[in-house]
Amino acid sequence: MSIIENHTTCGSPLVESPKLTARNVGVFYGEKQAIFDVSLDIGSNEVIALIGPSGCGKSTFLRCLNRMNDTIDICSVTGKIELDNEDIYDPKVDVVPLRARVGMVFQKPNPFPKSIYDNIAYGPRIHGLAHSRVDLDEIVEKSLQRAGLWNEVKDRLHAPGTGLSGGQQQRLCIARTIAVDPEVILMDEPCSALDPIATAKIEELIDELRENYTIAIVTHSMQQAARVSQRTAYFHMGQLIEVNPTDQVFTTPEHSLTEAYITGRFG
Ligand SMILES: Nc1ncnc2c1ncn2[C@@H]1O[C@H](COP(=O)(O)OP(=O)(O)OP(=O)(O)O)[C@@H](O)[C@H]1O
Repeated sequence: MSIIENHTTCGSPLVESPKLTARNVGVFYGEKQAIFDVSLDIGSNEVIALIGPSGCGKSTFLRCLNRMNDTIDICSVTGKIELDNEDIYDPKVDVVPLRARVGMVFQKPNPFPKSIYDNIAYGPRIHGLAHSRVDLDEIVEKSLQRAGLWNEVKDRLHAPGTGLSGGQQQRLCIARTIAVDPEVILMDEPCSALDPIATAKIEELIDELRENYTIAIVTHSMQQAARVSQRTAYFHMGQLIEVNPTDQVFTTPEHSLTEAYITGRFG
């Protein structure tokens, strides 16, 4: 399969009232280009899955959406990305509040070496979201409730977060993201280190979170994409090949490259 020169994304990469818009985005690691001219909207309260073979640029693209790529010295981003019509790459934008508005959950659960309570309270404290201990207690409880972890940890809030199981740690990280009141949650293969039961819990949670948040999830599991997302975006060698409703992508893909991937011919 060769690279498609000047490829136009097929399907419906744009939506009517987007939360996030990416236009003609290119990403470079030094001289090497990893993302080519990607334009994609992410709608409010949708879950969009980003899929494609290893190395196709899914994580790179995801990381552009909250400027996480800024942390990689050799990485540069071209094109435009807007959150609620505001350019997130404008030099005036402070990345700290941006990353609270557009939170991220990583592949490996990465709780801070602090108590369960302090893992959640950390963000609200630095962003000044709580005016009293009562406020903070409320944020911690609400965030743990929303992440489906409250009942399991309410009696040991001062125990270390790192003492939880892998699945619980990942829900703790989701609770930590929720605690700063994000609008968008980016998830980079959030279940790849989890067993099937913990995975099922996170997937249920993603479905519930959609009510309040916009979610973009990178996943290697096509079953997971099919279960949790409403739209699926297929990437191939740094290009965005197709974006369509998830059902369609997995039953009647529009592009032959998408079809080759979902039928297991590569990747
Ligand atoms: N920090 C980095 N420095 C240099 N090149 C990088 C870096 N991160 C990613 N790349 C390159 O960018 C391209 C896209 O990588 P990326 O990790 O975004 O793909 P992916 O689709 O998420 O892959 P995977 O599914 O294996 O995680 C690859 O060629 C990769 O080698």
